[in-house]
Amino acid sequence: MEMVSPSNRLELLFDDILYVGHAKKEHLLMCAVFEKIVGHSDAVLQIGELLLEAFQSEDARYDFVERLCQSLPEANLQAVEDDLKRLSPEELHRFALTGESDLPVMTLPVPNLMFTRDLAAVVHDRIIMSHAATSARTRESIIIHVVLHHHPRFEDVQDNIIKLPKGVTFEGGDLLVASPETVLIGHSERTSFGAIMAIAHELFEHTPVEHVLAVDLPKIRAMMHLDTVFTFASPDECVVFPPVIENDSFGYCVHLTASGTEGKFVTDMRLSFRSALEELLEREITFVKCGGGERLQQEREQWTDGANVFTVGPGAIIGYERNRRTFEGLRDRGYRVVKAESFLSYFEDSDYTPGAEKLAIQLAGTELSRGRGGPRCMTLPIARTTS
Ligand SMILES: NC(=[NH2+])NCCC[C@H](N)C(=O)O
Repeated sequence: MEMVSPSNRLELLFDDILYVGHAKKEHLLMCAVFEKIVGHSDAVLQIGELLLEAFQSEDARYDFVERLCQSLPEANLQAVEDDLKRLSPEELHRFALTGESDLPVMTLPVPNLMFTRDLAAVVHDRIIMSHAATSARTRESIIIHVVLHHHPRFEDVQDNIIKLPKGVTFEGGDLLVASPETVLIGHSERTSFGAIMAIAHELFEHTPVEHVLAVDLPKIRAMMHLDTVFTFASPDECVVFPPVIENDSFGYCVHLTASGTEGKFVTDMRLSFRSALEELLEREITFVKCGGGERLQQEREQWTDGANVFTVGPGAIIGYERNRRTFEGLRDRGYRVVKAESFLSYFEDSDYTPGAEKLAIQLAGTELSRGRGGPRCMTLPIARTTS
């Protein structure tokens, strides 16, 4: 992230230059909250470390270099393909993350790797790998490929990895698991309709998922994924950006179900996302408004990821503190609002019991929030249990 500059920031999908030291501290604080809530120190894995561990295998390094050379032919990395293959695990790791090495070739860094959510999506026992929509994030799709295929931790899931067909694009921030049978996918700036169909096909075939709701989003940067305008706080509460999510109109929400005939879906055009969701989940859902009741504040808080909360455990969600009105809405729903630091010091000498009360944890995140991603974007749950 230290390599994002005023001249390359747009290409790297950053609106601003972050104060990296502070961003790191904020990230560490967020991870400490996750560990406390989950209750063990192995709860949080760091993608950079997983990659370095995977690179201990020569096969992994070769696979990475070959895919990299094929995926970005314009970078002309083929010229140094053999040299790249000879780099040590540490040197290749540095090159993978920063684009720098001692070789006479340079490529862009991958500062968006902190938004691990977009690298893949886990639904039941399947892992859908991303097909990044932009060249700034293409290398991240290769990184997750290498980690999943070569890291010993993922040895047992090889047959469960879903690879999407060529030509479609998909980023994990667009997929939300609403229930064991229902998955929501944004048709966004980053995820193509072809990807939604391919994912629906795979899920219907291999998992208990029976319904996919495709949600059409404005194809704009501020709402690049579904989780920028809609996230679950609990099974019956969501934080939503009303102008987009409560905009009932024709073609905005398409319900896909399997037809029983290979290659065919039953589609059902829904005018209201809320009613489609409530019908599928068989319960009423409360929509907590990101930014409160006023349009201007809704837009301001959506821009700083007010609608992007992450549910760490039953009843415990985390979001950026600056989205004050969003937190007020959560307080009205019975959440106790507490700062991340206070949460950690309160539970310093005792265990946290999930579900004892509804907690909305505030992460200052003044630097992180300038990267256009919130706590949900910065996580990638790799296993789920239903409660
Ligand atoms: N799941 C998300 N909403 N991710 C946010 C990603 C932000 C990142 N800067 C990008 O533009 O790609």
